[in-house]
Amino acid sequence: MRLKKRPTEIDRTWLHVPSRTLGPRGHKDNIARPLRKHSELELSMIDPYCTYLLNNDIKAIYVNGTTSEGKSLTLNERKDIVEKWIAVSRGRLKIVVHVGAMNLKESKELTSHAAKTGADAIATLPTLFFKPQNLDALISYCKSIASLAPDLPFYYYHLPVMTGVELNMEDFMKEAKKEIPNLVGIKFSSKDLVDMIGVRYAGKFNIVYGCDEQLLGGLTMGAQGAVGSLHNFMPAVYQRMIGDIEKGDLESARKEQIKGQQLCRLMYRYGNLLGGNVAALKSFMPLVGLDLGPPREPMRPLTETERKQFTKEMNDLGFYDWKPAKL
Ligand SMILES: CC(=O)N[C@H](C=O)[C@@H](O)[C@H](O)[C@H](O)CO
Ligand SMILES: CC(=O)C(=O)O
Repeated sequence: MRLKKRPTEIDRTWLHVPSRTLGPRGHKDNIARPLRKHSELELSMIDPYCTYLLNNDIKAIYVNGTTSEGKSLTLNERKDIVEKWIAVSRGRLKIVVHVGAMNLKESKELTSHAAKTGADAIATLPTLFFKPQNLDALISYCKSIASLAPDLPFYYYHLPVMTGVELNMEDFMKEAKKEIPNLVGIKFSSKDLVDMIGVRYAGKFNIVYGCDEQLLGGLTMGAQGAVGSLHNFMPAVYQRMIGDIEKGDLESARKEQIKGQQLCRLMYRYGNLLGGNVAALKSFMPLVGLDLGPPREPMRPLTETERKQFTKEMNDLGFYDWKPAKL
């Protein structure tokens, strides 16, 4: 089923999950990019990937973001991926397309393409080289993109650990909303929950939280949904955690959350070896039955020796006893 693409409707019926009903409805995922061994796209892998996500009650996906290695892809590759996901998911997953690029011209092209192809929402990072030094610069940049797809909900992608853009998001959202009517929310991937709760009360914004290792904190401080790498291979853990919060059982929620933290530590360690956490994530995916291939350079895949060691460490952690996903 395809929702009418009006920002307010999407905001109400799709991602905005009232705090009492936090649950799988508010659960988003992001997408590891399927690549062949030689690092070329393998679009046919999107079919089983989509089935896997649907089987695991994922409601929406974030395409061409961090985990997708969107920044390592060409414009045409990014378009091909969007088209394929829209075709394969047939409205069963909401498709949020990240259109941030190294230049505004390409971001605009990706925005028009997403709108024309039938995406459900768009999102962008800030500029990455000539970074915005103040709110006005960021607002005017976002407006140039969002105004090209005025009927699509627009999200700002706040990821200061990667972008180095640390502006205050409460002020940004408040001011930006005056200029950008289709700004409906933010993908908040910062650990600054004080800023995030400010956003929650700055307007009717949909906040999806992106720091998987502290999603529990994010949800209790005002996020209505989750979007992050780890949902790819441990969706059930996070769904149980969300269920526990709904029931008010915080001790059980914390026990699920610590699994996320343990896995992140492993991911960071292997990520350091491989040139990025995303490379480690892609090495995890075969463990849940989905081999999405190697990362693209400058990251590298695990060697055979590393893979053995890593699999042992996952076993030692008790990963399979966690029932991480419906396999
Ligand atoms: C920088 C980065 O990749 N952030 C991801 C998304 O926002 C997260 O899902 C992290 O991978 C995760 O929280 C572990 O740090
Ligand atoms: C981490 C995340 O949500 C992304 O891939 O952009």
